[in-house]
Amino acid sequence: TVPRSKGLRDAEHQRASRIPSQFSQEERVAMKESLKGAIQIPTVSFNPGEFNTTALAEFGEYMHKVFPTVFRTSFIQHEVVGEYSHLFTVQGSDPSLQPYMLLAHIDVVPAPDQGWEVPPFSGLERDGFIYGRGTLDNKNSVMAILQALELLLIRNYIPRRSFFIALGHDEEIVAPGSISAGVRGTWGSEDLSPPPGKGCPARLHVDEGSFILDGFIPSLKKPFAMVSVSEKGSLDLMMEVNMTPGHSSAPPKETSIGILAAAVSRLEQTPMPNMFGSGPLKMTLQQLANEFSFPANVIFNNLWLFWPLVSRLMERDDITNALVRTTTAVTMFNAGIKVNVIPPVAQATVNFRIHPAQTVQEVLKLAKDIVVDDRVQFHVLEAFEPLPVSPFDDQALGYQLIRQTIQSVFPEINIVAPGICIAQTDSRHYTNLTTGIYRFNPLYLQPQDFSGIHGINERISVQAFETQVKFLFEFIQNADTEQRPVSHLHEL
Ligand SMILES: CCCCCCCC/C=C\CCCCCCCC(=O)N[C@@H](CC(C)C)C(=O)O
Ligand SMILES: [Zn+2]
Ligand SMILES: [Zn+2]
Repeated sequence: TVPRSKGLRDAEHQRASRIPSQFSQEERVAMKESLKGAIQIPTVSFNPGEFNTTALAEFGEYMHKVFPTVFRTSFIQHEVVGEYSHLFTVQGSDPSLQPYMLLAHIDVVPAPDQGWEVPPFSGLERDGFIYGRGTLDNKNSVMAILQALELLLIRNYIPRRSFFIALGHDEEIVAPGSISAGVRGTWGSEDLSPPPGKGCPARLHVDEGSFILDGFIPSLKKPFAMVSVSEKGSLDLMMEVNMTPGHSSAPPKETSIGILAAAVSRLEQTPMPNMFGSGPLKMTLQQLANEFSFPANVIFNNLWLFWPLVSRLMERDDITNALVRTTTAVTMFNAGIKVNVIPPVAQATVNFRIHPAQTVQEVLKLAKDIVVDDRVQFHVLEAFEPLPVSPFDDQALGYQLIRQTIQSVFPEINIVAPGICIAQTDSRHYTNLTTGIYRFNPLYLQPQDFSGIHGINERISVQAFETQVKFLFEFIQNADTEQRPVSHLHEL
């Protein structure tokens, strides 16, 4: 017989202390109503320093109301940081185990009403879905983390491994030095070295930033779980052209608007180089190869030969294109003061998301080489290098805990693959604390759902939210292990 592997914990220990993730009908109704209530509080981040502070304060009170056990448990310390971020320190019974961190953010991007099937802050339930800004990005995680902890505490759970829950209030703001999450605020702004008494740096860290992906790659038969072990960098570049204003009845050959518009057009028409094969994507596809139908399975099992074809195919779709190159998005254009005045200044902002094989400086140089116009001034507003790749081998506790929890909560998912997050997350501020940074939201995501993130009709199914709570309920208990997990538990 196959020897019983210790796995994360021996079976006897598991049976003795494991709390089953079964919730009563009353608990299930209560958790979805709590999410609806959270969505109804418009915690919108507009620009640096421009938040809905009334809503953020209300949200803090709301958490106390819906999660009373969390707030009255003696081994849980709650701190408000930067006025509206929240840091929970959950003290485990075994101080020898390094803590971990669960990250989510309270703030959401604005949501104008137009295009929404229901008002974006109504939290209305329709056909099994809860609609609203923040249902996927990222109040679902805020509420699921606290809900799972509340349900565990009600069942007399006492953690062995300490952990932090950091709920930031300005994740959606790009601003130098902003407090992007409670832990940052508490543990110092830049060095992130915890002050005495705050325990060792976190051992692993789980944030938003990927999902169980369903339907993103043609010919991929089944959904798979992608755990983002890195994330792209970013460069927010403001381009500016200044000219002498004058009467529009005698205009120059080109105005500041025309010069800048031509420069922006050149940038849009000249994509950054395709970097397929020099980032985590190739590894993701190799792990998925046998999940594809013929002939894709032959192609992905022989990327040494077919990589030029695959790299071209990946360019066709906006999302998979974002995996093979640094993307260029012209997101703002401001110019002109009056219809009969030659515009003194034109400004355009470009949001680059940098592929892990490139650096901020390389992208900046490429952009200048594409614009090739000395009249265009370049101003870097904000820049982050692509993040290092977190370990995902059999010894990587964080990755294996996520994998193990996925396999127990989503038994139908048979592929868990490392990947890269095409967006930025607060986790980029924590590279000083740990190398084990993983981004995964335990939810199925289809392309049409992705368009709801920062878009219209953002929604989460009631079932998906309940499963997210279940995942965290299981993950927190799994994290109590003192052993390194065996990535492939032997079946008896
Ligand atoms: C090989 C398989 C295909 C992969 C498809 C990937 C589909 C997209 C999956 C995940 C994207 C993550 C989106 C959720 C996190 C977004 C967080 C966010 O909005 N961050 C802001 C932060 C900024 C500093 C304000 C951002 O703009 O990135
Ligand atoms: Zn987010
Ligand atoms: Zn977002």
